[in-house]
Amino acid sequence: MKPQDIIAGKSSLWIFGYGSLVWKPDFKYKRSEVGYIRGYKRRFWHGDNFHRGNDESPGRVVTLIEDEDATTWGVAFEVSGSQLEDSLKYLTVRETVRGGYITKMVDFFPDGEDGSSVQALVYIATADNPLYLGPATPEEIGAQIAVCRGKTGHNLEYLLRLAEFMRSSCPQVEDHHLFAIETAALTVVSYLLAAQ
Ligand SMILES: N[C@@H](CCC(=O)N[C@@H](CS)C(=O)NCC(=O)O)C(=O)O
Repeated sequence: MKPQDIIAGKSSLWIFGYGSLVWKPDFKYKRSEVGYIRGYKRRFWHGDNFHRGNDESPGRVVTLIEDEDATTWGVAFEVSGSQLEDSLKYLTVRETVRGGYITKMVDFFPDGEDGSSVQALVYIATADNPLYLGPATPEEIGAQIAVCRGKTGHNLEYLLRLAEFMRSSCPQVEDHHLFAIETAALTVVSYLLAAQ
């Protein structure tokens, strides 16, 4: 969907973040809510040759994989007025042009509400994306993250800030995939530091 199609006729829009957006939205918004979406699991299966890696050593960042039994927790940001066009213009470059993500609309369930939901825009990298890396073990993913860096910073920062968000804002959620990769990456970092 093109940004102009997304905002057509809308005075406000919710944007759901589940990766770097949860800790670094970098666009102006009216309010934010921690919550979840259903039918997707978060996986470090997308490559990144700009923000957290390069062409020779692509980093690993998250995307969403369809799984009807899964939920993914993150943060939704409501943008309104001029924030609508500004945020989408910014995210088109950050997410789509540089990250290869496409946009979809999903139902977002704010935490603690009565089970009600709102429609939210989400950026997803699909398997047909040239940057898509696909499944790997937590040890393989952790080792890749431990040594990659790109124009925005180290891939390890991307991982640790997401893990920190989940522990502080979603303590009730046990994200085995995320925390296994965090453990693996920190193990590699400790070996590298010990070998110095
Ligand atoms: N679309 C996901 C993932 C977003 C994401 O991590 N995108 C990368 C692009 S490859 C990014 O913005 N990276 C910025 C950074 O690493 O600081 C989200 O909603 O948070």
